[in-house]
Formats: sequence, structure tokens, C-alpha cells
Amino acid sequence: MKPEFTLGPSPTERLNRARADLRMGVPVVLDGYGLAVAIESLSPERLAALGALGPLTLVLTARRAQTLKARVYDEDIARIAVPKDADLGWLRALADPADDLRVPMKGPLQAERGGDPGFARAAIRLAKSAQLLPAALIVALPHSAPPDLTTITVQDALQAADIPQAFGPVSAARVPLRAAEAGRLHIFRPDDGSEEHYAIEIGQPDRSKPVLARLHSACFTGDVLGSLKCDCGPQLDAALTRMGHEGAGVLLYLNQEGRGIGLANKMRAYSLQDQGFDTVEANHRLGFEDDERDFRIGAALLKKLGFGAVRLLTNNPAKVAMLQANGIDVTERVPLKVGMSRHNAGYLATKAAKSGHIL
Ligand SMILES: Nc1nc2c(ncn2[C@@H]2O[C@H](COP(=O)(O)OP(=O)(O)OP(=O)(O)O)[C@@H](O)[C@H]2O)c(=O)[nH]1
Ligand SMILES: [Zn+2]
Repeated sequence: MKPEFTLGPSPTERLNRARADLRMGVPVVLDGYGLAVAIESLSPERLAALGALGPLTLVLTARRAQTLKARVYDEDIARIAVPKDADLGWLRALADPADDLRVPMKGPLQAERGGDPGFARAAIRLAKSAQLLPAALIVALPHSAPPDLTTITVQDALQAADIPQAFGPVSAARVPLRAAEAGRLHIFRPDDGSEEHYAIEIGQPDRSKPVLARLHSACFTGDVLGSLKCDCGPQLDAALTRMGHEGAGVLLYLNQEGRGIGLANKMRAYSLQDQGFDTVEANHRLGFEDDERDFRIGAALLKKLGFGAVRLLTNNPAKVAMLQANGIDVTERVPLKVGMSRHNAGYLATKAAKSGHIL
């Protein structure tokens, strides 16, 4: 390996830099193609500077484009030509569905087709993985990129989710819990320094037998605030209590807030739900899929902790299937039905009808 590569960032480390740049509103260079910025963090000054480089293209997901009645020529994404006189307000209204019902007609939108959609697709992937609204502005670069911008390849951006992450356990300590006094919290950090995930080990589970386990996705509103809009808080408590009663178990607390779209986008989804859309429709209007979580992280962490087989506390068959597909034997699905209320009856019914959850 060349010394400059050993000292400099690897492709995955560059990707993490690119995410931070997009969150700040700084353009990222897609090598050999051009510049990409996220609409959510774009400033008027940067928009003007990008416009001076050449014709701009707005990239949306196919989900968002369908809501806007724009043509989708590239399967999962749509490329929209940005008119010369378009301002930031125009771009934001297309990216953010907050005002869709108040201002329904945003067109006519001219969709671009042909050529290589890889550049546009990479920009959307980056915005999504930065937990911003999935909408990006791209511009081709005729010459070399300005100095000091993070450069990544389209291929690396497209494969970002598939690059296996190595997780180092960082630290662990005893934490006696209300639900179980014999608690131990382990902190895991991916090698690229991205989001940390936690494991709460109850007792001293026997690694040679299937362990009572839960993959819990972070829900600030439910877990911390006691929101009645979902069942997450009571599920977290019930899972730990059950592990306490059995004397052994492991709960992975995965920082995949809002089924992977982040808390800011989840609140956007909640606003749409107040306008009458259900949890799945709200995700789609924002431009996301129903569920953007990567459950492979859970499988990797279980293996790291020495577990190969689990009795999984969940109502979600997709979690069982993902663990099985990633080398963890699920010997039993243990239902976890708690926390139903009049506020979340519709939410739970939608998950059963559209996402395969078992009510
Ligand atoms: N995008 C979005 N995320 C939500 C919403 N309500 C809860 N969440 C998130 O959904 C995740 C919990 O997922 P659930 O679908 O409730 O449950 P599950 O983890 O798939 O399945 P179980 O194991 O049965 O609980 C957490 O990350 C919550 O933050 C919502 O309306 N929209
Ligand atoms: Zn929740």
C-alpha cells in the first residue's frame, strides 16, 4: 500500500466526509462527473455559484417525482431540468412536501432522460445517507474540480451501503437497570467513525444456546419522551423486563431513528401524518422507501458479541428474515405486543396492512 493512501482517507472514510459536507451545504465532487449538493442545506450564494458553472439538474427519488407528477425515466430517480430563473424557493418546494397540499401545482416539470444516471443516483444516495431530504442539485464540471472539496467516486457512493463495516467495541460498563440489575452496556463504533450503536447485555447469556434478543431501532419520541404515537417505549421496557425475568438476554439499540430517515425527517413525516397521510404514505411523499434501515448491522453486532442463534422479540417478520439471511439463526419469534393506544391504533394497523407486521 502506498504511504499516501495509508495516511489519507480510505473510500469509506471519504464517504463519511462527504456526508458531513452535504449536511453543511458544501458541494461534493463526484470524480469525473461534477458537483453535487443537497437541496436542504443549499444557500442562495452557493446556488448562484453553481448556476455559473453550467445547466443545473435537480435530482429527486422516483417516490417524490410520482407525487409531483414528474416523469421518471431512471427507475428509482428522476432528473429535472432547473430553469435558469429558478430560485431556492422553487427547489425547496420540490424537495419538501410540507406545502404540497397548500400549493399542489409545482409544474410543469421537464424531466431529463438518456445519458448516464449514475451521477444523479449517487447524489441522491449521499443525501439520503446524510439523513437529509432526498433531493440534490448536480452540475457537470467541464474542467478540474475546485480545490478543497471532498472527492469520491460514483461507484463508491452507489455501493456505500454494501461496503462491510468493521465495528470496534469501544467501551463497556456495568449499568444496573430498573428492569434488570445485571445490566451491561457496550458501545460499538464503526471504523469510519459514523453512527455508534449500543448493546445492552442482561446477565451472562450462554453463547452456546439461542439468546433472548431484541433489535430495537432508536425512537427518541417513543423511548425518551413517552410518545403515544408509536409502541416503541413500551416495547423497550417490556423487552428489558422480560430479559430481567429470564436472567439473560441482549438488546441491540440501533441508532436508526425513524426507520433510518433520521429524527428531522421523521418529524416531517409526522407533519404529513397530521395532514391525513399514513406512516408509509408520509415516507413516500418525502421521497423515502417505507423502511430505510439496514438490519445487517444487527447481525454483525450479534456475531461480534459471540451470539449465533437468537429467540427474537419482534412483531416484524422482515427482521427475522434479515437475521437469517445474514448468518444468525432465529430459532423462535417471540411476539412483543404492548403499548397499544387510541393514538397509535391506526399506525399499528398500517404496519400490519402494508409492512407485514403481525398484529
Ligand atoms: N419514518 C417513520 N418512522 C417511525 C414512525 N413511527 C415510528 N418510527 C420509527 O420506527 C422504528 C421502530 O420500528 P417499528 O416499525 O415500530 O417496529 P419494528 O422495529 O420494525 O418491529 P418490532 O420489532 O415489532 O418493533 C423506530 O426507529 C421509530 O423511530 C413513523 O411514523 N415514521
Ligand atoms: Zn417509536
